[in-house]
Amino acid sequence: MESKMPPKVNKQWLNFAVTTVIFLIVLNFFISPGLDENPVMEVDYKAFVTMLEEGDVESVLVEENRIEFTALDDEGVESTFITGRMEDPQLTDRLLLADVKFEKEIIEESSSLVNFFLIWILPMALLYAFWVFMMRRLQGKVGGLGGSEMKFGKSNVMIYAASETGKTFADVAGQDEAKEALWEVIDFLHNPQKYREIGAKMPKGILLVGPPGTGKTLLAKAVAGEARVPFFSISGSEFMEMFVGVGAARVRDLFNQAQAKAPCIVFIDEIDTIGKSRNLSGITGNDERDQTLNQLLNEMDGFSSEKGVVILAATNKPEVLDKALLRPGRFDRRVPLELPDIAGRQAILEVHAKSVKMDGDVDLKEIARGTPGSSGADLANLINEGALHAIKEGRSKITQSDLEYALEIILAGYQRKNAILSKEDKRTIAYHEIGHAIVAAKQTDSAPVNKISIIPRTSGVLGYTMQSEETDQVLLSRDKFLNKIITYMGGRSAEEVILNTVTSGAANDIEAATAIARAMVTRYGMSEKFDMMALETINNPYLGTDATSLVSNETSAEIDDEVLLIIKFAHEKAKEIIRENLPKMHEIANHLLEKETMSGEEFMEMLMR
Ligand SMILES: Nc1ncnc2c1ncn2[C@@H]1O[C@H](COP(=O)(O)OP(=O)(O)OP(=O)(O)O)[C@@H](O)[C@H]1O
Ligand SMILES: [Zn+2]
Repeated sequence: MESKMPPKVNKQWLNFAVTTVIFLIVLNFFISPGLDENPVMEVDYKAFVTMLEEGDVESVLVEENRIEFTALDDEGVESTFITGRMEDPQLTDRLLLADVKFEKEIIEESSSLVNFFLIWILPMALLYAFWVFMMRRLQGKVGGLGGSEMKFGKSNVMIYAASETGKTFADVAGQDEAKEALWEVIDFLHNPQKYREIGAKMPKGILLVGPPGTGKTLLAKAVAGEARVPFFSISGSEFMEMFVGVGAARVRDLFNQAQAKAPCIVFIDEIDTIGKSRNLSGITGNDERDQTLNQLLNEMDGFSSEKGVVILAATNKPEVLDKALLRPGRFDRRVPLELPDIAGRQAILEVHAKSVKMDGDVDLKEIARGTPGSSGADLANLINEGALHAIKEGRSKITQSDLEYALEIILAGYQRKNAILSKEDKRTIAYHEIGHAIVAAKQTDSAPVNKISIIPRTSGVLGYTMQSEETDQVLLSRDKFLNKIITYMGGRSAEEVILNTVTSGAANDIEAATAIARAMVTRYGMSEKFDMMALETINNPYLGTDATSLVSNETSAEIDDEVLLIIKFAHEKAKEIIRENLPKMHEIANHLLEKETMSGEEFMEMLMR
């Protein structure tokens, strides 16, 4: 959170510092009582005995582990000395002989109750007092920490914070359609009379819909930032409490606050957790959620948008939302956010590159090309991983190699340095990956190989072959789909043809290939048998392939047959390509075994040689 009131913040920090220091001093007092004011000199036992024999010692206190005594020092001044207590049976005789005052410390068995109090109760009480004090301070001061205002509900949880977000549309790369749709809201918050005069009604609720990490939260903050209005934020899951009624109370509280601060933006993240259709919740209804949802609906009906409260909500599961939430006057507008295309990815990388130190020759377009399907959050993370790697390597700027390293982490996970693989496994993995690569390269119109690696990763990946397209793929032809499936078959095919075994290493390939083949049959009308008949419908375009079958059981079995046909065809084709390129397979796999990674250029160079 950023603040626009530095003096206030400074004062706040000063208070905090002073309180902390006082607290520490008090604590210290209890932990180490009795620091001596007089300097105490430490001497060895022999010196003690010598001083005793020479009659310099005046009085002696024998303690558990040490002996404290007063004596005249070199200048004849009386001082306090200590020495470690030795196992010395003649000590008493020596002391009597020297005729000094001496006593032994009486070790008091302090009562366990007192101990318990000192060790447990007192520190706890102090901590509690300190905590209460800080809480009071936070609540009491309007504008609390960093200029934001916190509110503590009955259960002492922070339920929402209104703050200046400090974000603007410049922080959101791409997503132009979404921005345009939201400009109207900003204009309205700036200038409500204009809308009132003409009688136009602003929508009360806008639903931001899109896959995870596409910047829904960021965009909502940017709207508040552009409109310069307070931003109230809460996540749907925070409404859900164990006790019935708490969620509803929070909704009421939130809307009271928001209306008092209007014009403002209220942002509800993960609205699907409260807004899930009441029909979908099954026989055992969820009372708490129903109450919370009803309260939300009531509140939305109860205020008019003229006041200037606009509610933005985010979800990546729009299909589960209760229809009541989507009626006119509630969340009746939907702004879709998409995963960024190649230009969008580059723009997002550029936005995040601004906040770090980049070497002049980094090529963000190259990175954008290598990250199809990545979200804005992934890309922000990529830049950060790159920065961390640069630091680790002792650089002061992020170079292309740092970004490439980060890209691998985002796609495949961290390197597993201590993974122990047998020679045999390593060889299998090398042939498997080169199998993918050669099958890909030997087909026309498939994406070029970018990188091949057989370094195990924390994600469980043992090796990978990365391909990247020059442009984003919007329309995929039947051939392109087949090419992809054949490439997936390349790994297992190499194992079969060359090593004469099959391993579990192809599990992910099998799954991915089957998903494509099934979609070709059920959704894209690419099978002879079913022509252009829709066999499946996709429930949620934002979360991959959650599909509902539209067909009878008999047809289902026929679909399976069609899918199998495609898979078998592709598998044969892949084996054929491997057989035709045996010498190259051996040559490049051996090279990879030695080097563990190779670039796309290196691979193509060896293949074409
Ligand atoms: N278009 C974008 N431009 C710049 N940065 C982006 C963009 N999209 C996402 N990001 C980065 O990703 C981070 C996460 O995005 P955000 O939390 O807004 O996504 P979200 O859609 O709300 O995700 P979720 O559904 O997981 O809550 C942002 O803080 C930002 O750093
Ligand atoms: Zn594979």
